[in-house]
Amino acid sequence: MKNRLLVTGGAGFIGSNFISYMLEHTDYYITNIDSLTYASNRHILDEFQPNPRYTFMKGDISKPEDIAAVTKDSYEWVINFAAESHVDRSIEDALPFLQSNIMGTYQLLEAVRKGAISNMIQISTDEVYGSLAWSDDAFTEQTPIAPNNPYSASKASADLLVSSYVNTHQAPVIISRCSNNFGPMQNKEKFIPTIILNAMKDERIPLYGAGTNMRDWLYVEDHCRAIFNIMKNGEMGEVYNIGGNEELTNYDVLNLILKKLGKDESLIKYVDDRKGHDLRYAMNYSKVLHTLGWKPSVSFEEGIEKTIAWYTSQKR
Ligand SMILES: NC(=O)c1ccc[n+]([C@@H]2O[C@H](COP(=O)([O-])OP(=O)(O)OC[C@H]3O[C@@H](n4cnc5c(N)ncnc54)[C@H](O)[C@@H]3O)[C@@H](O)[C@H]2O)c1
Ligand SMILES: Cc1cn([C@H]2C[C@H](O)[C@@H](COP(=O)(O)OP(=O)(O)O[C@H]3O[C@H](C)C(=O)[C@H](O)[C@H]3O)O2)c(=O)[nH]c1=O
Repeated sequence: MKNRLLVTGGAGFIGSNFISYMLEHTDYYITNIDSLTYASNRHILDEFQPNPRYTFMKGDISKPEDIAAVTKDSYEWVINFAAESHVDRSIEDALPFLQSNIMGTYQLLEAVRKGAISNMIQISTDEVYGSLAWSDDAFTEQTPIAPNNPYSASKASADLLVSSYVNTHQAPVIISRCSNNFGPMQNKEKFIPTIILNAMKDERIPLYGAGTNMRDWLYVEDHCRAIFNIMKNGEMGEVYNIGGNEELTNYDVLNLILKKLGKDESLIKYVDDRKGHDLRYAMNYSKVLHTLGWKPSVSFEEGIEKTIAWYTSQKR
């Protein structure tokens, strides 16, 4: 049981980067449970498979029978990445978000409560805090939860369920809330892959509204390192904000990537705004800085260069 790690959603963007990180930097035995939705990277599973410390199970975390099957083994940790993650899809159809993000978290909490899993990290998001005005201070762990779209409402619901299990059952669970990630293996529906992949083909890139919405970007490997720091030194029942200290407007992100690719602004296509589009996210991560000694190590520009190199290598 000790040294056994259950990763949910490990075929997705952040989960697959986390498995790579943990196989390289630790000696954990890792089981990956993933239902292999459209968002999964099947080729990465073939890359992990030869590693004797890695096991894959196709399964849906919201199904009790799949959780029962995977918890025939016991685990020191579960890190719950599995989720429907794309805001635009949640606006079209919220139901899969409620099923995977809320019911899936519930099933894992039950497995923790029953003792099959000793510790859990719930991978949450800065979106649960809602949106900031230009003059607001960055979100802290004390900022009230105020989600604005069905995706963030489902993640906030899961967080509240976690807090209720911590309070009621003293469940050993930590919540980490991170800002926008970018890097290798992100699904092409998200903004940064859309920019890179469209620009590489000289196709127009949709920019929602005026392009002035702002996000705080973090290179995915830094997020993985933050989660490992939380596993090592985090306190049960606590919430930890993780951020990149790289607040940029969507226009600035697009413009920087176009420049890196040697393309011009004629590729930008202003389109209708996202419904209920959150204006700005920014994370105050002083708690992880001061209690765990974590801070971002990859600048936005450096991370974008690595990300472009990865997408370019995939196209060959
Ligand atoms: N991408 C970001 O910028 C970001 C930022 C902060 C937090 N998060 C959170 O991090 C986690 C991972 O995000 P991502 O961007 O890697 O997502 P993703 O959409 O790339 O991957 C999600 C993975 O989960 C799997 N999955 C979905 N529902 C499942 C279910 N019911 N059972 C088993 N597997 C299921 C999918 O097949 C996929 O492989 C999510 O919980 C998300 O809310 C993401
Ligand atoms: C896809 C797309 C997006 N955008 C805008 C919309 C946002 O203001 C910004 C980033 O959009 P994206 O969908 O990549 O990410 P967010 O909606 O901020 O959400 C992401 O970051 C949080 C933290 C999570 O928790 C989500 O899981 C993750 O998907 O670019 C465009 O202008 N054009 C486009 O084609």
